[in-house]
Amino acid sequence: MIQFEKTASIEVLGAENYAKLRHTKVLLVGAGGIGCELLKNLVLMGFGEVHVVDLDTIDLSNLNRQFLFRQRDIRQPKATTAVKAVQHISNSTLIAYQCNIQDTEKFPLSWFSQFALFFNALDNLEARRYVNQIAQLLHKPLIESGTAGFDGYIQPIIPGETECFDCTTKETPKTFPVCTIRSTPSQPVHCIVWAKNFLFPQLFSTSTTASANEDLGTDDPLEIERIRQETNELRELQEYIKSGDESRIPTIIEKLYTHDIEKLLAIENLWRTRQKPVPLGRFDLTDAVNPDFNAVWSLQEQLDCLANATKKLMKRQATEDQIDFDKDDVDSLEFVAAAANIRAHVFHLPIKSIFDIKQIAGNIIPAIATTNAIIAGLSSLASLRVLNLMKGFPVKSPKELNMAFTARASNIPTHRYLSNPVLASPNSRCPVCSVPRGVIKISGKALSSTKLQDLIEAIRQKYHYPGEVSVVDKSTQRLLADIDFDDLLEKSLLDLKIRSGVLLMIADERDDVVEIRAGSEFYIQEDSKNCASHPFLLPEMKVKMVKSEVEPPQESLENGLDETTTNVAQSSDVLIIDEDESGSKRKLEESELPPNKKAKHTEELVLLD
Ligand SMILES: Nc1ncnc2c1ncn2[C@@H]1O[C@H](COP(=O)(O)OP(=O)(O)OP(=O)(O)O)[C@@H](O)[C@H]1O
Ligand SMILES: [Zn+2]
Repeated sequence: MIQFEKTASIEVLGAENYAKLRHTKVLLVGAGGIGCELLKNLVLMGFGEVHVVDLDTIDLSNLNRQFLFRQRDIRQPKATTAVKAVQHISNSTLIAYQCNIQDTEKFPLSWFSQFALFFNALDNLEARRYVNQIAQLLHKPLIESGTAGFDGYIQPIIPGETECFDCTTKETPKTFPVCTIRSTPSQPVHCIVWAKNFLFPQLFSTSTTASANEDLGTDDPLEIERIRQETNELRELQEYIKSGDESRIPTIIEKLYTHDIEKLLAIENLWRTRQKPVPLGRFDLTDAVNPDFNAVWSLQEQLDCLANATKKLMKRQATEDQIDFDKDDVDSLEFVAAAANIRAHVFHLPIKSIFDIKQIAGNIIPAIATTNAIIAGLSSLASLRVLNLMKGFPVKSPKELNMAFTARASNIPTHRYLSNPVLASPNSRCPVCSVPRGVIKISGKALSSTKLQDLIEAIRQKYHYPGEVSVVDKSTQRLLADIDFDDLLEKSLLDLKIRSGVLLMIADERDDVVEIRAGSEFYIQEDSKNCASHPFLLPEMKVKMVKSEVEPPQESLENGLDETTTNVAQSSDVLIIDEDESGSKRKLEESELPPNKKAKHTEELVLLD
């Protein structure tokens, strides 16, 4: 089989390109649905070395589509198991890591530099964004991919040449106002979110924090008071759970579904236009548990299930510090499903089967093995074009490369299942790739001897920043220095926890000029070898002058902005007036702002003392 694949690869690539492929080292992030398929393709194609990173272990629910895994592999690490499973068809060097790709100690920037190409086969925005940033920093190509049901996409990303992952805004998970979840649910999903995101962590997690400034989505003082009181009372219930005393379970149920509902009913404002909930009232519990997760259970069955799941979780608390909701953890699923259904009953909402609740609570869109296989196939084929290894199809410019997406994934009506447009140019307003970025190499010794002031001074001189700049640690959103804040300038980088993996954002602070120096970003990398003669090395890169976002009013009028937009720009500099291709003005969303502006104006900034 290996010999056959080798012959096929040589046929497609030519002997010379095949030899190059045999010396190519690539990184595969994620060994789930797409990752398993992709790994199989990469070894069959003959890549010289493939490093596979996945932080997770195998669940029963993965086996229907992650064909490198078997029943006996459940609870084993995905990356190592996937590598073992393809060993017999592989001539490649395969290295597996059970680790989070965002772990900067395990995977410093220098580790990423060894690869010619990165493949993302991930399931979350955060990790995708992280690898995208690393690719931009190191100028390495990345092939991004994803699927949801029958839909899927691949996007080759060539830094500096084509759109990056963050050039377009991405949909974020749906959120609900706190008051709907806590006081006035009107759909079954509101009860599921209550059980999963509020009740479960309050009872079984030790680290829940209810912020005093949490936006509850209501101005009604009585309702705010009740929500806060309820949170405090739930801490008492957490004590019952910790005590392991099963005789307390009826008290817990009574509090949640009778007493709390009675308190809600006392806030008459809430029920002027809504149907009033009906407190649970008297109930009995039995040990009978319905095993059919596809059935819609009776109220009695829900109560028995809740009590039974609580008992099991109480026992587990004795040995597990904290239990997090996981759709594949049956105890936590039963608890959340029954708790949500009893709340739905009280609020006259439809009851759902445990199976349905698992889909909703686990944010599951059924994964389809064939879609994963198609997308992984396209991703592996695209890699040959990105690396320019296809015999007879030389890629003269990255703009000749294609992405691929299903019609539904793009929202473009077409009668074809797949579309393959060529890659777009980078978005000049992208918060990631429009910002000049580079790596500051610094010796371990210099981290403790260099003051923040020294580093800022060196950056200012090299990239021609004026006197006033702001510096933000983007990894934690900490403001380290700006025009009104110089308390930390004398501290060492070490004291400020500025070490390998930290991303610093620099912004020109002047607001009285038409042109300012563009914002820039610097990744800190400890590197004692290259910094033997200097404490640190700043990257060679150009930071251009750009139009100031806060223009003096006169200038704006001269540039043809109408009065209304100019006023908006003056009153709040979070808004930027910009021209799109048609010449019309538009307001940028916060998520589109360049990171320097975003950080300056965000309320999440933490001042260090
Ligand atoms: N930060 C990360 N570092 C390493 N691996 C990651 C990271 N984030 C996600 N992953 C891995 O990416 C893979 C994505 O695969 P997939 O979308 O098939 O999800 P899954 O967890 O296997 O399936 P499901 O979510 O349906 O149970 C998972 O195996 C997950 O563990
Ligand atoms: Zn971009």
